[in-house]
Amino acid sequence: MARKKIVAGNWKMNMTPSQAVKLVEELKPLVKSDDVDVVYCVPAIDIVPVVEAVKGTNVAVGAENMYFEEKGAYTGEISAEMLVDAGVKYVVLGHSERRDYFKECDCMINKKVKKALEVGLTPILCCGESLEQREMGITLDWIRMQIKSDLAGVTAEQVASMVIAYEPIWAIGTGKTATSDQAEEVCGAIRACIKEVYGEATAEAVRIQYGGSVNAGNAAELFAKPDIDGGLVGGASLKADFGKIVNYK
Ligand SMILES: O=C[C@H](O)COP(=O)(O)O
Repeated sequence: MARKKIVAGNWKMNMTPSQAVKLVEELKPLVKSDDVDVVYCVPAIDIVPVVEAVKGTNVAVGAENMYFEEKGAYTGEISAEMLVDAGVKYVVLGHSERRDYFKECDCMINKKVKKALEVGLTPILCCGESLEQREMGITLDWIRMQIKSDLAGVTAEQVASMVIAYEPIWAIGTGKTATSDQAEEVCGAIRACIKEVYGEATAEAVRIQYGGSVNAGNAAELFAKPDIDGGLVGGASLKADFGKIVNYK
């Protein structure tokens, strides 16, 4: 069965609650699609108003982070249970900004992935190499290692339900997109790695996005590649262009 494309906006630390609702209203007529799953991954404070604002549309809401414990003395953190109760369906985990600025290691990301799956959230698990790693020729080995560590102990059925986002760090927010061939090479390698560990059915089911300077001009070429099932979009998800990315055909 053909995989349905999924285009998710990662708003990062942008949009106050009132700006968020205004953006949702502006994008409403532009992001309608029967062929593509559309997700807005929004800052924690925007979740409640955005869940309300997308009611009755084709858009699902995602969080940009969560903690793996259920509750307790973890000042500033938000649990997976809280997200579910608020109407969230997806959660971005392992984004390079969290790995880099907030020192999240594979071990923590693995715990978050397992917790998200346990409560019925769909993780959008990010992986990607630095420019230095690409230039050293170790991109594929690095990605395989990240995927295997972040998914340790996750079942084949759970992996099949997930989204994996390949995001080369050098392409994030730089305007420097990976070529469609570079992106396809790594997304294909991720699928091959999933096949090796979890089997063919899981590899065929899991959706793999590309992220890194996706825009209205390059989405069609990227999403046409056989192993690229959509995009995780940063900057361009905050403007009308996001509608063009969703309706890239
Ligand atoms: O999660 C999204 C990515 O980090 C890509 O961001 P960008 O589209 O602004 O390059």
